[in-house]
Amino acid sequence: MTINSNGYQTGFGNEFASEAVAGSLPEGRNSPQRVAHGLYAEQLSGTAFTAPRHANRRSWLYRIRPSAMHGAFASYAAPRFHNDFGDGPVSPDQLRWSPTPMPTTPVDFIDGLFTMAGNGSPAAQAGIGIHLYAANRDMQGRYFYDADGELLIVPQQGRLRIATELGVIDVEPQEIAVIPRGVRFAVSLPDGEARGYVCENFGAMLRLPDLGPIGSNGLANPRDFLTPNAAYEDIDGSFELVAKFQGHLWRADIGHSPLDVVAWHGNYAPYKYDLRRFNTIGSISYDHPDPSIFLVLHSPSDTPGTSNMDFVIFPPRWLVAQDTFRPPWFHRNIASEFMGLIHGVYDAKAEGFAPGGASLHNSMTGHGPDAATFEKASAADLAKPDVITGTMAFMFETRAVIRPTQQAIDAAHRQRDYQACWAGLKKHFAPPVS
Ligand SMILES: O=C(O)Cc1cc(O)ccc1O
Ligand SMILES: [Fe+2]
Repeated sequence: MTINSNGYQTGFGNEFASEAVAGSLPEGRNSPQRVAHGLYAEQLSGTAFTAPRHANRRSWLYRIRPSAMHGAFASYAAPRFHNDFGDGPVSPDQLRWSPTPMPTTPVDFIDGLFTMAGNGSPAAQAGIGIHLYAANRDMQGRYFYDADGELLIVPQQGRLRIATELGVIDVEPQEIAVIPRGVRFAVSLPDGEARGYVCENFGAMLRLPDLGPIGSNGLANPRDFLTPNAAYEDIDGSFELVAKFQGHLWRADIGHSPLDVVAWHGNYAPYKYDLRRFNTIGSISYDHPDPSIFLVLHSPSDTPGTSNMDFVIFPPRWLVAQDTFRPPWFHRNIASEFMGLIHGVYDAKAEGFAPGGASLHNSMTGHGPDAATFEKASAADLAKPDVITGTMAFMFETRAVIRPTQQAIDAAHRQRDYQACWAGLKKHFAPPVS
């Protein structure tokens, strides 16, 4: 890979503009008769042409060759990365997995994706795919795009260099990257290997939540989102373009790098965000609040207040609530919850939920603190504030049931004894004797 980062522009969903070669961006129009420096103009639309202005996303790309230039697509066998979530019975069991093992043979980011679960479908434009990646090789001479959804990438171990058509994003664990639907990119691994989580969002594009009574600042602040400046490579060769289209992978020959966008402007672009910048808000009186207070980004559904997907984090924070069981409570929710741990310990699970691992608690399935956590928190001295440090857990929460794939159920690293973590909860009931 010859392409280097060219820095970032700040803000969420702004009208950005960037050129890697001065004078490449047309002035006062998008598609002049002849673009400067012999570039081609191309529009990339992420929303319907007629979407309301506040929701309308598109960018104009000024590139060396149009994106139409590549060979015919043929099926690319990728048995582990797909959207086959099944339509048969799905168990309501609580499920948990140990960290995904690192590959023992050379595997790049695309071949390293392993589909864990999901709901909805690309065809329905609703739902999500949940994938874990474990890779130890740069994408060499090949490029990928996902026509089925935008990709929310959550690194857990190892940095990623994501070279996209619109510029280069460098991310490390505790940062996230979002690649819009259709944007072509290649991933390289500066640390030699990497592991993490991917939420493939088939629904409405991720956006920042409204803040309601919180006010005009807080949670993830827009100025902390970074979108790359234009950066391009001008190379010819025998390369491969891999596409995800309607749940399956396709490949085509391409005679040049598609990362050849010299300048672009618009509001449809990849971005990164450092989760350590999240302004965490919590209870300073009593009770543990609903986890919606930890919402970073969400994909709305057609029902107000009911998301297609919420991306929620559990960052370091102070716990000060009085006369309160401070960790997450026991609960059953209409929503379904897939959780991952980037590092540290999660405050509801004393053990078993390891960094790189995952858990799934589906709609109305009971869950909550394990027995050890319950005993400890019930006896904690509430006169003292508690500080949770050195941790970052997250949740992909969806309105629809999350269906684990057969390969996730069969995986050797699934913890078949997960439910035992609640078995030690003692019966404490002692009614007054009358
Ligand atoms: O199940 C979980 O651990 C996630 C979660 C955390 C919390 O603080 C409240 C509710 C909830 O589902
Ligand atoms: Fe939960």
